[in-house]
Formats: sequence, structure tokens, C-alpha cells
Amino acid sequence: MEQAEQLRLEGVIESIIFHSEETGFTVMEVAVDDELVTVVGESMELSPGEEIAATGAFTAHPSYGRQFKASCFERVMPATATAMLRYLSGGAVRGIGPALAQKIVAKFGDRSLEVLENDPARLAQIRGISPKKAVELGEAFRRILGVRAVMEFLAARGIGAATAIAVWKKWGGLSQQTVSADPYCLCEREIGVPFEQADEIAAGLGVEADAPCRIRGGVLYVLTHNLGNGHACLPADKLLDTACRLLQVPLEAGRRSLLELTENGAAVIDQLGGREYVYLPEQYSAECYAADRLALMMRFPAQEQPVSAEELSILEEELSISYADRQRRAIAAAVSEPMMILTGGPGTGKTTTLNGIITLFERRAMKVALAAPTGRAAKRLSEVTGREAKTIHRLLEVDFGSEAGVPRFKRSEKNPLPFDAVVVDEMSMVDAVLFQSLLKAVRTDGRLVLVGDPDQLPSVGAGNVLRDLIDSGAVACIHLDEVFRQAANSLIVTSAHRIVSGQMPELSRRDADFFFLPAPSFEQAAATVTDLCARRLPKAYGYSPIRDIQVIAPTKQGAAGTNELNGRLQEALNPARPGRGEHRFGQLLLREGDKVMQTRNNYDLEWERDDGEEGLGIFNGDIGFIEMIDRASRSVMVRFDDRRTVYSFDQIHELDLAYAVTVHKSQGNEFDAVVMPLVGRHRRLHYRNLLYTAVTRAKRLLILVGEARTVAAMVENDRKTLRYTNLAARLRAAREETG
Ligand SMILES: Nc1ncnc2c1ncn2[C@@H]1O[C@H](COP(=O)(O)OP(=O)(O)OP(=O)(O)O)[C@@H](O)[C@H]1O
Repeated sequence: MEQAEQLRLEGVIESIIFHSEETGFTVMEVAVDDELVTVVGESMELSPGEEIAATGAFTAHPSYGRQFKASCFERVMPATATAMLRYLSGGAVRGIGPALAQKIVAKFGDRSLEVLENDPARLAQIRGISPKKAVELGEAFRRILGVRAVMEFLAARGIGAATAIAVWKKWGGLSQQTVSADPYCLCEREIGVPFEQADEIAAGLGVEADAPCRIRGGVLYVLTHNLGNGHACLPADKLLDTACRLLQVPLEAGRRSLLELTENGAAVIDQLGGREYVYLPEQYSAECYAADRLALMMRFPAQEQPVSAEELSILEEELSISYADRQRRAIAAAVSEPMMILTGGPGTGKTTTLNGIITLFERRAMKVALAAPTGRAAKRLSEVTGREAKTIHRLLEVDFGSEAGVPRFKRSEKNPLPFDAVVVDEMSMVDAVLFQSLLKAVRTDGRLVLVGDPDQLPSVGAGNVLRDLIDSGAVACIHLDEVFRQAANSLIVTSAHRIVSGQMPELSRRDADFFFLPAPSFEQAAATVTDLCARRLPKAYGYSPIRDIQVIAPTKQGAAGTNELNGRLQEALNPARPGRGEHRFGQLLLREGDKVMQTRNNYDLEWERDDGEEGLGIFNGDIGFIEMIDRASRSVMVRFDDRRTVYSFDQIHELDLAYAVTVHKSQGNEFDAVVMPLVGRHRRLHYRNLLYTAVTRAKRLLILVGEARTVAAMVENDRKTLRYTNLAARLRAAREETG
């Protein structure tokens, strides 16, 4: 493509049409000589009246016409009294409006900005400005200069406005100093600069390869990176070995830096079972808290009358059921134990047992809350129990203004949940930090009933809570393993049980709810999957191709990965059509009618329910449909079941197409029909729990498309997801301590 000519444009900002605080994306009108030019790009906070110089090129936007796309902005501070009056009147400095601007410029003329910056006390000479206000105005002005300086400093090192804003939010006036002293601070989670980039910046700033800040940065990077892989901690020897190899420094230097990190509170070392483990403080606190709190709950449980045989009989009669022995034991334990874990594969009667437990709690006039980690799972829990169920975040009342990625909850030890019992379903998806928040909010004398299937993939976030609780042996666990007759008729259910015990599912049946369609190559598998969704399944079963059928693939990449399949399925199921709005966001083309998924937890996204209720938070894995793409307001409206959310264009990177999703992203969701391509052999991707998790997402129909040898390889590959956590050991120790 021909490179557009790079120009430098100087002018005064007439108006700001749009500005995103988060990304810095700005659309403004700039007066350049006598012409009004629309300028777009990532910029620092700017105000009308300010003079800027923008570097970039003119482009022709399909809807907005000719505009100047700037790759870099510089602020030219106004130099004359007239320009200063205009700048200050435009609201650039908080606390200064047009009237005050007049007075300031009348008094100090073209030295006005200098006074504001260096001698703000003199502003108090103006009537109406108190000495206190003078100081405040000076601070507000210096803040603007500070943000600008940080942006320019970082821009020169290849870092964009959005990251610069995050840096400013964290370190304010000390930003430049902090980054210069230790460029690796840019790798912190809220900032998110990759280690390699920080390393380059550091080299540019003259930081030596063996500088302590570099080694500390590398050690923290390895720890944080592994947190992303689910590890709550790492053994110190493993951490140091990996980090020192990455940094190419001696082990001794790594160890010294690790000790410094623990001294300044950035990491914690703990000795357990003769091995040293290193944690980030948040993970350490989550693990220790959970162990201590659970031990406390078990020490002082509220006394409940044990369940009598008569009470059980009345319950069975009321619910018209005869419970199996383990189900009875589970119901009894839910009443007598402060915490009870109910596990089992599909069709083993978990929901039936849970209904018994809840009904019994209610008969005893206990107040019960129901929750699950995702919106879909909560909805399903609500459907199968006939009672209201919320996401855990909603139950704990996620608060406004949560910091990047870290929610705050209104419910905590000081403001506990007003329930005698809390039931959590899909517990395998709950990570260590969310579990800590849950425990904080549950009364110490409350009952906790945790339901889940530990053979599912573990939580996306760090930790392996459900497994650890079971492995600790310190918690009452009832495992249901009898598949009830009705469920045993389903080949999906029996296949799931075969897979989990390492046996090959039956692939030759043609008369059941589970089919295998051979496809010897990626290309053929992708073509068959598309044809099944677009034509064959809707025709044979009356399914809506978009709403009822879900394609689940082991991976994003590759010819049968979700990226490729999403492109094909979008073309087949929701093609371009006149009147159907669409917009391209980098690699991603979105169209009205598309099925999309939110790909990270966003606690600040507002939604409105059809009944007018409003709330906050759209979570990783939530699936919705695009109702409208509005270019004028640069927004996309997405419906998630009965809620609607508006995304601004610069939030779109949180969405992805969801005709096909990965197994990990499908956790906690169930679909009428699941189609899964399985081709080739890949030891890391093709393993038993992954297949099991995918198979158990299907309610009525499951179709595997691909190679039988891939299915066999997955069934054989019992690679358990190893996660470094010590919750089980801690819980055992805490139980022994508290007796
Ligand atoms: N004690 C029982 N006697 C007879 N049938 C039972 C009993 N318990 C459960 N069932 C039946 O077994 C089937 C599976 O039960 P349920 O839905 O409770 O299992 P589940 O473990 O929750 O399954 P899934 O995880 O697949 O939702 C249902 O049809 C249910 O009615």
C-alpha cells in the first residue's frame, strides 16, 4: 500500500468531539489557519483553546470524510496573552472558568502561565482568589504539565497514550522519575507493558544488564507470567532458574533480588514441606486467608439439629423422589457441616440433591443464597432450582471504581451477607482470589455448599480451589458417581463418564445424541463444521444456527481453530447485506447480528435490563449478540440475554466473535448442540480434561468432527493441569492448629 505523506499540522483546538479517558483516543476540530480540520488519534488530555502540533497524514474515512490521522501530538503552550486567555477560558485548568481567566490574564498578561506554574501564591492578589484556592489552581496546572511531560517522555520510547495515562494514574507527578529509576515498573499489571519492551526501554536509558532493578523486574515478570498460567505461586528454585536464564545473570544475583522484592513487599517467600515458594502478595493473602477462615468456620459452626430419618422422608415425599444413599449423606452433611462439597459428573444427581438441600434449609427457615461464577451458570442454576441465583460478583455486590482488573466488593467481614447458607455451583471455575472474597462475605457461622466437578478444567484465574479443598481431606466431600437411569440413556452422559475414566467413547453410533463425523484434514473438518451449523443441523433438528449451536475448538490458532472458524461461520451465518451495519476493528470485522463474547472481566461496563434495572459488570465468557453498530456515536450495542450494554469503539477489543469458542472460554456454559473439530495430534492441546469439559457442555446433541485417533489421543492423555498452590497443605495445617 502506498504510504500517505507525513505532515505536521499546527493549530488551535476549537472543540473536542470525543475523548476516551481509558485509551486516549480523541476526535477534535482544529483551526489550522482559516480551515477547520478534523484530527483523530491517541492523545493526552487536551482542551479547546490549546495550541497543538500534530504529526500524521490526511485520510479519507468512509463515513466521516477527510480527516487528519495523527500518530503523535505535541502541545504548544500559548505564548501570547490573547492565546493564554483563550486557553484558560476553555476550561483546560480545573477551577478556572472564563471570568477568572479574564482576571488572571488582565493581571499577569503573557506571564500568566509562568505564574500559575511557578508562583501560584501570587494569584491570591486577584480579588476572589483565596490563598488556598491559589495553591489549588497551581497544582491543577502543574498536573496538566505533568501528564503532558509523561506522555512525551513515554511516546519517545514507543509507548502510546493509553499506557501513558495508566502510568500517570498510578504514579502521578512522580511518573517520570519512577519510570526512569526502574523502567520495569511498566510491567506491573495495571500498566501491562511486556517485559521485552521494558527491557529495551531500560537499555535505552542505560540500565545495565546486571542492574538490581532489571533482575527484580525479570523475577516479578516470571512470577506474574506464571500467574497467568494458573499458578498461585512458584517454587523459589524453579522461579530463580527460569528468571536467571531469561536475564542471563548468575543465580546468586537472582536470589539477592528476590530477597529485595520480599523486603519491599512485592513478593512473599514461604517455606512449606521443606520447599520455598514465592507468591505475589495478593495470592499469598488469598491462600492464607482461605485456609484460616475455613478452619475458623469449622471450629465454630452454628449448631444445627442433625437431619433425622423422618425429616428426610418428608422431604422425599414433598419432592416425590427416593434419594440414593450418597444423596442422603450429602443432604445430612450440608446441614451438619459448616462447609460441604458435592461433586460428580453429568447425570449423577447433583442438581437433584441440591434441590433437596435447599428445600430442607428453607423448611428450617434458613435464609439461602444461590450463586455461580458466570452469568450463564447462574442462569442455569436459577432454572434448575426454580429460585433466584446470582453471579458471585453480584451476590457480593461488586463496587464502583474497582481498580484495573481487581474488583472491590461491598460485602465483606464488616458487612457480611445476610444468609444462613450460601450455595455455589460450578465451583471448579472459582479462582483463589474470588474464593477469598466469597469467604470474607460469608458469616463465620454460615453454611457453605459448594457444588462442582473437579474433572472439568480448572479456573481461568490462578489457583485450583475445588481440587485443593477436596485434596486437603479437611472438608466434608460427597462424590456422586451413580449415573441415574434417565441420564444413562444419553450417549453424551455415558461418553463423558467413559472419557473421564480413560475409555474411548463409542464413535460408531448413529441413533443417539452423540455422533462422530470423520474428517481427515483441518480443511475438511472446518468445512464440515460450517456446513453442519449453516445447513445440516438446522434442517434436521430445527436448531437456530446462531443461538442453539455452539462450535467449541481446542485452540484459537490453526486451520480448525476458533479464529479461522469464526471467519467462516460469520460469512456463512451472518453475511454482509445492505442495511446490516458493520465495522472493522483492526483484524476483527464486526457486523450487526454477530454472536460475540466478552473476553475479560469488566466491572465498570454498564448494562440495562429489559425491565429497566441497571447494573455494572460484563464478565469473561459472557455471550451476546450485536444489535446495533452506530458509527455516529462510535458505539456498539450488544445484548446479553435480557441485558443490553453499549461499548464505545475503543472498548471493542474486549469483544471477540463467538460462533466458535475455545474449550476454556466455554466453561460454565451449556448449549443445546455442540460441534467440535478434533484433528491432528498436539500433546499440550489434546488431553482428557479438555475433551471432557467440551463434551459436558452439550445438552442435547454433540458432534465430534475429525479424526478418531485424535479422540483416542485425548482420552489417553491424562495430563493433569499442574498448578502450584498450597491451599490444601495450609488448610490441613490450619485444621491441626485449631484442633
Ligand atoms: N435419587 C434419584 N432417583 C431417581 N432419579 C434420580 C435421582 N437423582 C437424580 N435422578 C435423575 O437423574 C438425572 C440426573 O440428575 P441431575 O440432573 O440431578 O444430575 P446432575 O449431576 O445435576 O447432572 P448435570 O451435571 O448433567 O446437570 C435426572 O433425570 C434426575 O431426575
